[in-house]
Amino acid sequence: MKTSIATVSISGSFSEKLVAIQQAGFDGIEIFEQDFLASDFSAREVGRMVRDHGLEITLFQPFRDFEGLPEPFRARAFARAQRKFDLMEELGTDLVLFCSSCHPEALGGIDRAAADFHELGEIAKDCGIRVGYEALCWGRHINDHRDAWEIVRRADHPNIGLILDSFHTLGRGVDPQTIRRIPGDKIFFVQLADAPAIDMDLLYWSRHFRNMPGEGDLDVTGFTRAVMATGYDGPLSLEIFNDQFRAGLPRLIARDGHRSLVALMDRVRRAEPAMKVNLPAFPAAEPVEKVEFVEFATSQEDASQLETLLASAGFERAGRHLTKQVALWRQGGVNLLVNSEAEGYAHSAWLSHGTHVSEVALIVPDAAATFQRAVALGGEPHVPPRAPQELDIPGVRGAGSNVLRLLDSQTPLARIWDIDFAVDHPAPQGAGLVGTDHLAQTMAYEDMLSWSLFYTTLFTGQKTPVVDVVDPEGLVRSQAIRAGNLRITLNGAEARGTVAGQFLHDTFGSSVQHIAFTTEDIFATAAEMAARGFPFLRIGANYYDDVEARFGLDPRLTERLRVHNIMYDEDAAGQFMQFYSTALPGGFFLEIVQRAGGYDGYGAPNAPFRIAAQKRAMQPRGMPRT
Ligand SMILES: O=C(O)c1ccc(O)c(O)c1
Ligand SMILES: [Mg+2]
Repeated sequence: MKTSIATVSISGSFSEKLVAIQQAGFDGIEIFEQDFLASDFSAREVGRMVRDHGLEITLFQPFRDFEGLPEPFRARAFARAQRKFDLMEELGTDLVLFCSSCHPEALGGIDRAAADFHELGEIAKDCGIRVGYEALCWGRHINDHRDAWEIVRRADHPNIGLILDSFHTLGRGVDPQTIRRIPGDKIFFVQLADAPAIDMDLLYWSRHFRNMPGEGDLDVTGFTRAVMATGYDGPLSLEIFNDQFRAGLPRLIARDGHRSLVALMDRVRRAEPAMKVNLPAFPAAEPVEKVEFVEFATSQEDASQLETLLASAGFERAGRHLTKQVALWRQGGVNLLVNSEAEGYAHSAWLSHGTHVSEVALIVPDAAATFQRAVALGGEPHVPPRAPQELDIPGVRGAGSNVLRLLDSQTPLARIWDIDFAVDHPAPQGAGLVGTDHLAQTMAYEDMLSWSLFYTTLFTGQKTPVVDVVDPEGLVRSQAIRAGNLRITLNGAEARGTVAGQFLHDTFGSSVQHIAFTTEDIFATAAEMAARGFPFLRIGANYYDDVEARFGLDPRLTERLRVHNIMYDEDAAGQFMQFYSTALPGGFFLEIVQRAGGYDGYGAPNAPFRIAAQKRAMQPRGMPRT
C-alpha cells in the first residue's frame, strides 16, 4: 500500500514540506494547487523536486465547480480543465481530483453531470489523464459518495473514476459500509482524515479541525476496511486541514501522519485478515500490565528535596543500582528511582529540566515485541551505554521529554531488581500506597494530539473526550488515556500563566507533572502521611460546603474529608477520593487516590478547585503577585 500526504497537511515552504514528507517515510504527495501557485517554482521544477526526493505526485487537486453548469459557464469550465491537464503533464502526474460543485449556477441532475464527465473523459484520455470525482459533503447538489458514484457509473468512461475522502463520508454520517458495493478499480484515489466530534458547520469543521486517523472520533478504521474490501490498491493519502498543524513543525506533523497511517493499516489488516494490506509485518498492540518504575533525574544537591517528599509519603530507600548513582525507593507495589548520576542521559536531562521524571518503565506481555512495534511506528530507540552485566532494557523516546522503558515477566527483564540492583530490604508498607494509579503529563496544547497518538498507536487502549479545566489564569484541556493498567492524563496548556503552563516554562518542557498513587484506605494513608510531615495541599472550606450539598454527604464524612484536605467525587458507578501534595520547586507534585466501585474518572470536577488551591499555595496570603 502506498502512503501519501497532501501538501496542505503540514506547514512550511514547499521545499521544507518535501523534506519532512520524505523523512517521515511517505511514498507520495498530493499537490494542492494553492501550494503550487504560492511557490515560485515552475510546474516542471516542482515535478523534478518531488522526484528528486524519491516521492511521486499521487494527485493534483482540487478542480472546483465543473459539473452541471449551463452555458457559458460550462464551456469555460471545460477550457479551464484543458489548461490544468496541460499543467499536470508538466508536473508529471496523471490523476486529478474534481470536487463536487458549489457553483451557484450549478443545475444538478445526475445525468447532466454524468454527460459532462463522459465528455471530459474523452479529453482526459487524449491527454493521458485520469479524473477522480469527490463528493464534498457541503457540495451544492452532490454531497454524498453514493451520488458521486452514480455519476461516475453513468459517465461510463475508463478515464473517469471516484475519489473517496473519509471526512466527507463520515462527517456527514454516511454509512461507510456502502463503499463495499463499489468496484475497486473505479475508485481512483482515497483520502483519509479524522476529526473530533464537534457539532458545527461541515465546511468549517473540515477546513480547520481535521486531524490524523486515530486522533479524532470518526470511524476511519471502519471506512478504510470498507475501502480495502473493494479491492482498491491505490495510495492511502492524508488530507488534513488543521489550524494547529499549519503552524506546527513540519517534521513532527509528517512523522505523526505517517505513524497514524501505519497504525491504521495495521488495524485494518488485523480486522480483515482476508485482505491483502501491503505493510511490513510487526507485532500487534498489547495492553500495559503494570507501571514497574518511575525514574527521576536529579543531582546530588537537588535530590534531598525530592527524597524528603517521598519519605513523607511513606516511601523508604530500599536499595540501589549496582553501577550507577541510582537509589531505589519503595512502598507497597511502587518502585521509584532517584538518579543523581553526574554524567550520561539522566544528568543531561536534569541539566535541561531540573529534577523531573526522566523515565517510565512499563511491564508489557513481550517487551521485545512492543519495542519492535514502537520502531515500526517511527519511534526513536533510546540506547544508553551500560555495563556488560546489566540488563539490556529496550527503550524508546516517549511522549515529551522522557524515555519509555519496556519490561516483561517472560524474560530476564523480569529479574531487573535482582540483576541491576542491590535490594537491601523488602518494600515497606509505608503509608499504605499499593500502586500507581496514573501519570499526569503536561504539554503545550498543540502537542496534545501527538502525545495521545503515541500511546493509542503503541498500545491497545481507549481515550476519553477532551474536557476543559478552568485555571484562574487560562484554560487547560485534559484527556485521559487508558491502555490496560496504564492510565495517563494529558493536560494541554494554552496559556503560560496556568499551573500547567508555568510548569512547562519552569522545567523547560518536562512532562510528568504529577504521579497519582493508589491507596485502599485514604483516611489511614492521610493520617500516616500527616505524621510523616507530608506537605498537604490545603483545600478551602467553600469546597467542602459545596461537595456536601452536591452529593448529600453525611456531615461526619465531609468533616473527615476536610480535616485531611481530601477531595471527593462520585458517578453512577462509584466513588473517588483524592488529595495532593504542594509542589516542589519546578512544579512537580504527588496525588493520592482511592477508587471505589467502578469509578473510572480522575475527579475532573475537582480540578479547578485543586488548581486554585495550588495557586494560593504558590502565593502565600497577603503576598502581592509579581
Ligand atoms: O475544503 C475543500 O474545499 C476541499 C478541497 C478538496 C478536497 O479534497 C477536500 O476534501 C476539501
Ligand atoms: Mg478530499
